[in-house]
Amino acid sequence: MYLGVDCGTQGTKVVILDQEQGRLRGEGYAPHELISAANGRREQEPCWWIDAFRRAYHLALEQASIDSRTIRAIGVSGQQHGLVMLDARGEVIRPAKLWCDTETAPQNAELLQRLGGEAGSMAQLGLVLATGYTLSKLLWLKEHEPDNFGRIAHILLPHDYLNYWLSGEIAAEYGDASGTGYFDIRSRRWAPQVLGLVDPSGRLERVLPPLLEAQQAVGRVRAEVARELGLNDDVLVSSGGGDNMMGAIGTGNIRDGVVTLSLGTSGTLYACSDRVPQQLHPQLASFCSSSNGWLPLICTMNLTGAANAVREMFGLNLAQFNAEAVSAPIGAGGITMLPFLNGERVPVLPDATGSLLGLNMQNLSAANLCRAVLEGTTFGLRYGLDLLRDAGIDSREIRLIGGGSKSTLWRQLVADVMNARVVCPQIGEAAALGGAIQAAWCDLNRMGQSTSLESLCDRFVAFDDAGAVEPVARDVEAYEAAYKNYRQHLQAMYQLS
Ligand SMILES: Nc1ncnc2c1ncn2[C@@H]1O[C@H](COP(=O)(O)OP(=O)(O)O)[C@@H](O)[C@H]1O
Ligand SMILES: O=C(CO)[C@@H](O)[C@H](O)COP(=O)(O)O
Repeated sequence: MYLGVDCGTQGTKVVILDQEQGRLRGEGYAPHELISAANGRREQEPCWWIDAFRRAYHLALEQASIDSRTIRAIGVSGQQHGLVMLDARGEVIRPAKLWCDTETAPQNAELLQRLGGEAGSMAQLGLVLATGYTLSKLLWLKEHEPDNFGRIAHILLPHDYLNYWLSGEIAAEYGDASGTGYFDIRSRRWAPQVLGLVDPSGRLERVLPPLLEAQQAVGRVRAEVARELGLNDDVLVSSGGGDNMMGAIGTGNIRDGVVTLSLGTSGTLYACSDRVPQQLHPQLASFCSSSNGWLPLICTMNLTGAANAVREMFGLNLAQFNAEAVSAPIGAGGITMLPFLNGERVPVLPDATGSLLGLNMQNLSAANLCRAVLEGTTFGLRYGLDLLRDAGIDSREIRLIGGGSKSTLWRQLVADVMNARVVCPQIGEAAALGGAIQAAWCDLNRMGQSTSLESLCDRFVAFDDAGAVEPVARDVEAYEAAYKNYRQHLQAMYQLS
């Protein structure tokens, strides 16, 4: 048995994969809180992730009804970019600033300038620094909390922190490290000179964790963890990775020519590549994958979070919200929502706020607003998909994952707005499944059974063909008109053509 863990923004999921039977035996979920402020602050206490992991683990174990000592390895996936700071005793210094923290937008702008703008950033890192990446959080800390900054002895990403709690080992791996902004995606090495732009003393270079390859293990579970979770003490903790990197594994996106779209707290779109991406649009992030390749990606910060905000404003549950949105016409009666409730990464609008446009006495209804938020957030992803398409990536079929993919309406909306066939994996928790597959990869190779990641993905990743959604020509046209309105509003308000 292999345990896959995905520490997302809204909650942690755990899956138990039965390698012999080729199926999931149990799944568990526990939510997280979020520290959020109007100035863009988005933080979480790392101990909340551990508590959620514990609860989700016990739920999964109960459902699986297995002996926990049959679990051989654990693979952890985590929300990218978050900054976890440990002191010299290995204690967490303060809450982690997250991928969606836009309070740090001024520090990102400052660092981009110090790097020499987009061209300088591309030259030093192989990607363009964006608000949300880890680097700007370090400068923010130095400026706002110098005492805490002075106490930093280790800097980790969320999944590295879970690995540390599980194994006691401090390490990072290429996939998630590539989203820090202090890592060169081409050489797969830290970029210490970039950290020097935050603190020229060279101190930050010394607090970087060592880097692992995707198939390497961080170590074994700590004795205390093994006792608490009822595990054998030789259970391996694989390198893990960022949730998008692990979502790629969990959707079989480890070969050129596959596109995955995730409707989570963030919206992401990515396609793996076995070559260093060349001359991509600056908004396409050339992250590394956790399958020893690259994973050009676009990310929008406002997705299910924005949909939940509208839903909660009307006091609706998910089923009621979906029913309202379904009852409204395509184009939401002429209402366009620019859903930048928390700034935005793609398009690059970290300081933007949300807008509702085209309201009149006839169209102002709960149903139209519910639809407008689904359309507006999906149009943001279409903006990103066009960048991927311009880079020559074939996206006639999209593998759809994330909480929003459970909505029939949203699946069809994605198919129609992107004019692509949409397929959903049979195992919906793709990032957690990716973690379990990576754990199996690492463990089977430890046992001398040379096993490729490809063969494991072929075995465990399957799609629900009966549930595939095709674009409907008439609706594609209607959404195209609504998307045109969205682009015109973007142009008028932000001069974005
Ligand atoms: N049936 C559904 N219809 C619409 N949205 C849904 C449905 N089920 C879940 N969601 C959305 O998915 C969100 C959680 O997505 P998830 O991918 O788990 O987020 P994260 O990984 O960022 O924590 C929920 O808050 C909710 O908005
Ligand atoms: O910042 C990014 C990708 O660059 C986000 O995709 C985070 O990794 C958060 O993921 P979810 O919580 O939406 O799964």
